[in-house]
Amino acid sequence: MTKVTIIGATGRVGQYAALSISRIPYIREIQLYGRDGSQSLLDGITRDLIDSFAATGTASVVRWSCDLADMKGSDVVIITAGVARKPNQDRLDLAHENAKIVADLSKQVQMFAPESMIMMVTNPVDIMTSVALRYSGKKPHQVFGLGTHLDSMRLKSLIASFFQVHVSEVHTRIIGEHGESMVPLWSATTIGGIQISNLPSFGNLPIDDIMGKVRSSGQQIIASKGATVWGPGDAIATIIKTLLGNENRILTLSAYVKSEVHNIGDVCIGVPARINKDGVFPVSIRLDPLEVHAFQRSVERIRGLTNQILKNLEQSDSE
Ligand SMILES: NC(=O)c1ccc[n+]([C@@H]2O[C@H](COP(=O)([O-])OP(=O)(O)OC[C@H]3O[C@@H](n4cnc5c(N)ncnc54)[C@H](O)[C@@H]3O)[C@@H](O)[C@H]2O)c1
Ligand SMILES: O=C(O)C[C@H](O)C(=O)O
Repeated sequence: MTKVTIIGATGRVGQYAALSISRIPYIREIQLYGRDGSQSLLDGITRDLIDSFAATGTASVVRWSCDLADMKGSDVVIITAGVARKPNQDRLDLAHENAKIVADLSKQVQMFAPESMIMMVTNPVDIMTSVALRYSGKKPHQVFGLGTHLDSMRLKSLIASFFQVHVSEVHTRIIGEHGESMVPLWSATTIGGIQISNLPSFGNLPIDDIMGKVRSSGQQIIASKGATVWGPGDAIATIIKTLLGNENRILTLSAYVKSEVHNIGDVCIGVPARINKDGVFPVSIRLDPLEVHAFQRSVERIRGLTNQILKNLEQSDSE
């Protein structure tokens, strides 16, 4: 029996993630959690999902609850709860408010679902992954965040469009912060298995323009439609499928990195990680010197901000 709980299920990303996850054949139970007062909305979301299951022949069972104890027995608890940014806000502006929400929820996940893994979606996702790791007391491979997986997918799509190839022909990754200091790995980018810099048209690729689009993608979508929903929702489902299907794929997630990337780390940040039923395990990699430098800057920025947020939480815990 494979059970996934979504905390934040009445939100935009939580709702769509539930639908997308329900399409994974071996997911048997989806538990939707919403705060007290959201009973009617949760009931409506559940009924709508059941209609969708009937239309598609999906076998999953979906339940809702306002009692966190009902996450008991979950294999993974996905946290999408918290505030989302408004146009012209940075994801980091949400850190203080969301850290309190995530710290409290993470303690409860450990209380009610001690065996489960935690997948963090709430922004700023790298910092929230560290908060969840600290406050749940789980092991590093059991707590991970959506990280730069979505950014990597955005880059993949733009490269595929430039070279006019199917997205499946493009392999690429972005590591580091899910935010301004993200680092594209051109050294790890291939098209049809060929290193991108070995393609004659690589010289024409408008790298700055493309990376500008990737960095501002979330902001642009929020400004025009209020929230990013389908991109993150399907990215969440890909990761859940990889994890619970024991696929051993290597995706770029926010995970606690110790020293796997050029001895840089001691923080949760986007890195390539092997994903299987036991959890998420960063892989040891070697990068180009410029990429190492950029990753180091990104790690230092996120480590500094993470430590500040953890210190603030400790202070409010002791008050
Ligand atoms: N990492 C990513 O790539 C990514 C992508 C999209 C959204 N996000 C983040 O996910 C979060 C949710 O985004 P959204 O658009 O669904 O927002 P939303 O406002 O639509 O939903 C927020 C959800 O959080 C719940 N919530 C708020 N405060 C809570 C609390 N104190 N306790 C429990 N639940 C609480 C709400 O009830 C609601 O269900 C935001 O932080 C957003 O930035 C991250
Ligand atoms: O940009 C946001 O605030 C939402 C999310 O992190 C995204 O990149 O889509």
